[in-house]
Amino acid sequence: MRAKITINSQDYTVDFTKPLDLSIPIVSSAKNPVAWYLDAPNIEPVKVGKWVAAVAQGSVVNFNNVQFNPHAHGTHTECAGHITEKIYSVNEHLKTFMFSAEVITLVPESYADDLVFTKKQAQKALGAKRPEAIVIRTLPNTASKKSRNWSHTNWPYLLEEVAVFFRECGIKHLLIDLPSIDRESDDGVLASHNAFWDTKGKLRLDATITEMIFVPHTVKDGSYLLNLQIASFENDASPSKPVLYALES
Ligand SMILES: N[C@@H](CC(=O)c1ccccc1NC=O)C(=O)O
Repeated sequence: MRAKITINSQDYTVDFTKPLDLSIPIVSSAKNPVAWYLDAPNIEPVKVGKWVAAVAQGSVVNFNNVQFNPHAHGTHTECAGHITEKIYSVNEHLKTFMFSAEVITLVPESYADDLVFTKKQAQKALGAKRPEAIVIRTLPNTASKKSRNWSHTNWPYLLEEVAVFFRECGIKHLLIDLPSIDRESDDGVLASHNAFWDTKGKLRLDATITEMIFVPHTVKDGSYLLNLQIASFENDASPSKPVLYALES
């Protein structure tokens, strides 16, 4: 299926048979990525007495319980409710699902004992583009991102000035291939989350942050159509499935 779409008065064609899936699948093993000091997610058959809900074990159906944490176990999308006292649900606040998006690649820079991304880098990568969503691929971009135990790794993070810059550019949806846009351990400051959602100004309830994506090398930097889908959890965050489509002009 192909569609003709118009973004900011520019006409493009999109081929829906060529999705570029940025989500990391959730698997029930230590091969699943994990952050925030949790154990692996668990997917296992319901057991009641001698009944094990697996066809391979005599049941007529496979019927699994799934235990996971959206923030810790893979690709997830969160709204401001992640850091506000009042509970806001991402399912209540993400109501449209197609966005103009720009994929950029950033190389972290040394900053004291940390690795960070700066406003200068973000400005250079974004140029004059003003998309609704920014998709950040960080280097190195090894497949280990799909199975890594991130706990205690002090991953690279966005300086607050980057989150302010994206907010001021009008970007509503920020996607990144790390467990958080903020420092792993920051005494609860979450400077970039607070800046992007503007918690000290006018709370941006329609803005989302998606973490733990994986952007394959084959997806080149540039402009795309983004389909950002979540599972309908009434929660601050939900597992999500961001999918890009090339824009053919
Ligand atoms: N950086 C925060 C911790 C933090 O962000 C966090 C801690 C536990 C579970 C999830 C967290 N953040 C993101 O989902 C801190 O050091 O207090």
